[in-house]
Amino acid sequence: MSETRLKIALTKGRVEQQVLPLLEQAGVDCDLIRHKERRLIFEAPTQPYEFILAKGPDVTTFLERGAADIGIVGSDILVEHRSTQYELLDLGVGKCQFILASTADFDPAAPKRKIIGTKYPLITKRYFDRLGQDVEIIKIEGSVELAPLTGLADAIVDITETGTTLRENQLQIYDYLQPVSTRLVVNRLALKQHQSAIYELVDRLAAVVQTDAEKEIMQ
Ligand SMILES: Nc1ncnc2c1ncn2[C@@H]1O[C@H](COP(=O)(O)OP(=O)(O)OP(=O)(O)O)[C@@H](O)[C@H]1O
Ligand SMILES: O=P(O)(O)OC[C@H]1O[C@H](OP(=O)(O)OP(=O)(O)O)[C@H](O)[C@@H]1O
Repeated sequence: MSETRLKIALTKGRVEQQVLPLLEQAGVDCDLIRHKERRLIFEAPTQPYEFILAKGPDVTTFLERGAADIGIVGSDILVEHRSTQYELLDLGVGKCQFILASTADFDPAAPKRKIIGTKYPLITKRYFDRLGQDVEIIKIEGSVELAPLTGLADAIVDITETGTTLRENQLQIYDYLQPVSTRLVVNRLALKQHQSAIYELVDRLAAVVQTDAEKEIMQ
């Protein structure tokens, strides 16, 4: 019988940087990824894993189409892209918050129809639907903070971690929507086919994931 090789789609960038130490503590050899230069696919030579490095939204596409067995991606992306994949583990990294933010003169209670800039139109729409407000949503691909500063939008829905970007651009938080963290998700068919290999990796990762309480004790 041939050995199971798990295809793992890992979000490149911030998530990759925070997840590599966890994978290493769980015994996964990440040397090739650390020295990858422009390569995007890595076969771990001594281990049954193949890593695919992709943008977060594409990680969900690889999983949905069965081109990857496991995905490592932010919960922001999973919610925004209506992912129906099975979530097995909160990796406790990539932690940030969805917020409503704007300049100091923004009035959230003003009766006019608001214009909201965001990378996350679905999450934004759901938030304002819950408030019973009809808003105009402008999709922005990055540097979302520019929107209220330039008059493109009245406010933004974005994620913040340290608050530095908001502070340095004189923006303030008007509401907190939901927390975000990096999740390990799995294609349902892959879970049926490779159950023991997937759970073996998940158990090893779960053993090195620190809870918030543990992180506080370590500080
Ligand atoms: N400030 C932040 N702090 C912590 N986690 C964040 C922060 N911003 C984003 N994330 C998490 O990291 C994921 C990817 O972020 P990253 O900034 O690497 O990629 P990106 O948003 O595609 O940006 P870029 O296009 O600049 O590469 C997000 O989906 C989210 O889960
Ligand atoms: O609260 P902070 O720690 O300052 O982090 C917040 C920033 O991080 C994210 O942007 P990212 O760095 O992904 O760049 P982007 O604007 O290109 O999306 C987010 O969109 C904020 O701009």
